[in-house]
Amino acid sequence: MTIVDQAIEFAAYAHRNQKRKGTDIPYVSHPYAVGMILRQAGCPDEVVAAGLLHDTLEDTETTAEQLRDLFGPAVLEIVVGCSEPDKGASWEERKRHTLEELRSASLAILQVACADKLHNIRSIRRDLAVHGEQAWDRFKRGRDSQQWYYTGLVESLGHESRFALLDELEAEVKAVFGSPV
Ligand SMILES: Nc1nc2c(ncn2[C@@H]2O[C@H](COP(=O)(O)OP(=O)(O)O)[C@@H](OP(=O)(O)OP(=O)(O)O)[C@H]2O)c(=O)[nH]1
Repeated sequence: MTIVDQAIEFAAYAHRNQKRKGTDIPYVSHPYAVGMILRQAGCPDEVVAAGLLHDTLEDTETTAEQLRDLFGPAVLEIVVGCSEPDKGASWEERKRHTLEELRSASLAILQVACADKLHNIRSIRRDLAVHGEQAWDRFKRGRDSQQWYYTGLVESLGHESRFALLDELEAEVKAVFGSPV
């Protein structure tokens, strides 16, 4: 079994009781989509596995030790780099922290974070087409704050160099919010 196969099973079990926000869709559809985006972008197995596991530390009972033992330190480092550490902080503080951390992150972390946000913004675009502006209601902050966050993500993810997934994210952000403010 490769680490990608292992990560598929681990993520399915870890997220087994969770749904996507405001829907009945099993949560694991998101990490699976992130893994597929990374695979299609030609990323190596460790990065694809980290994409599949990227929300396990933040959103499930999974520990860092488990990830290190099963998937190795490189995968753990990427997952840690994609996790919000302080659950108690405000939305603004958490997102500002994410934007800051990404400014000095490794390419592997940038790729996983970018695939994550790319799948989320694609979901938002589809939901806006179906439900109109009330698609924002499920989130803790509305359109303006989300625009600030996604615009900041494109900037932070591109801190060092451009990569193909970032161009896709930028195009989606423009499609949802219009040109930069
Ligand atoms: N677009 C979308 N997002 C969903 C859905 N279900 C869950 N999410 C998660 O919701 C988060 C955005 O929701 P908010 O209310 O703004 O913020 P919060 O959960 O982080 O407090 C995203 O986190 P994030 O910080 O942007 O990324 P992540 O690193 O937590 O994945 C995303 O992971 C969904 O159906 N569509």
